[in-house]
Amino acid sequence: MPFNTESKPVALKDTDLFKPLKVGNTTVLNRVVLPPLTRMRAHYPGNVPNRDWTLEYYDQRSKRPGTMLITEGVFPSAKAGGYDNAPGIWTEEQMVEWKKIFDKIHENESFVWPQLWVLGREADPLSLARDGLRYDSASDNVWRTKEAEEEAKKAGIEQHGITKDEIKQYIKDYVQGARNSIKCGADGIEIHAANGYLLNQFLDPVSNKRTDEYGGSIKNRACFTLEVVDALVDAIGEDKVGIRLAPYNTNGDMSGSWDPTVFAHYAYVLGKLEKRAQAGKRLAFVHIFEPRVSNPWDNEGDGAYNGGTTDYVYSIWKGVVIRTGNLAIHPEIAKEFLKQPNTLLGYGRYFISNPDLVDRLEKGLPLNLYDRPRFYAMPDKGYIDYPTYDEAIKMGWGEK
Ligand SMILES: C=C(C)c1ccc(C)c(O)c1
Repeated sequence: MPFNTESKPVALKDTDLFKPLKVGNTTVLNRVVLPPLTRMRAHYPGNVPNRDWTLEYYDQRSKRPGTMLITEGVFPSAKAGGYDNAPGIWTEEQMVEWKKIFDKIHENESFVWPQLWVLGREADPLSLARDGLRYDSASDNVWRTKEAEEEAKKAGIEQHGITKDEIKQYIKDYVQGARNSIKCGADGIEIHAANGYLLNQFLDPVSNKRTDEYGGSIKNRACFTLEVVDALVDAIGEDKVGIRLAPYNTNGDMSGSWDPTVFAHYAYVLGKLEKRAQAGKRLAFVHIFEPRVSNPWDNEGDGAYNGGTTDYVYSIWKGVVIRTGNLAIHPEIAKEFLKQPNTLLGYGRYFISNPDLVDRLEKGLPLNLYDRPRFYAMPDKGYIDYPTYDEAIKMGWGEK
């Protein structure tokens, strides 16, 4: 894959992107973050991180000392999952592989935060039915799409609005996942409350039709997410807990910008997180998906929502903010974001194709294009074979 020639690289070495920042118990030496990037290369059965390639993949992207990596989504339990080739962190077999990976990242003097991911109605109903697991969400049979309904019914599985006891069991799963992550050496964890997965399904009125204390109002729809936050803070400490939110997300058929009342949910959650912070329990970070990427499935530049921003986050949350969304080819926006204090920048797709992205952003070097069809495919091609800049030049990339 050649270099991206559409956007002119800009050296960011003189910006705050290369100033240290305290994040929980860590101090990053640059503010570039590898955000959660699902790659679908875990072994099935077992949801075990790929023993042949995944250590290399994270080693390559943590070489620059002091870099923060958030892992791809990991399931804290079997019922949290429903994708055969995504990894978990609930069995000994999975934890053995993660410990090797986390040790390697620390050997490179970088930091690692697994993302705890519960799919809900985003799961593959066929996998769940095969494994005798429920197809869970906030409400019974509030289907993402007609096709999803047909797919589930063909698999003979109904979509189940989880009970209050089942909510409490999921909270225990998150706690166990967090404890396992710390046991494997992680610096903390990120709660995935974005992109249409279970916690987002509770937050969003389009999927949450409950009439109990977990539905029917902004406060009630935020309750599950905040209970997970509190349980994890109790279990591993606030400085080891971060959370990802995507106010404009449409992935998983969430409201995104369709419903103007949806943003109030995020202002409410942020406000409750800030009140907890002011009471002495400040989370390590809040990670925000920018409206420039309203759906991660969209191709670069497609699907941008230009009718709003996430700047309001700073009016409410006074802690560390990670902002992710199509920044690699918009250095001018990155520089604008960096004017806000306590801000780190997540670079997703171009960190896939540039293992040495931090160096390239510092120096303003051209970026390897990425091979999108291989984002979520099994082979090692398009995973650990992207060259560093020096390797690419030796291979003749960039020559006219
Ligand atoms: C929409 C996509 C591709 C996606 C995949 C996995 C995760 C954890 C996510 O947040 C988003």
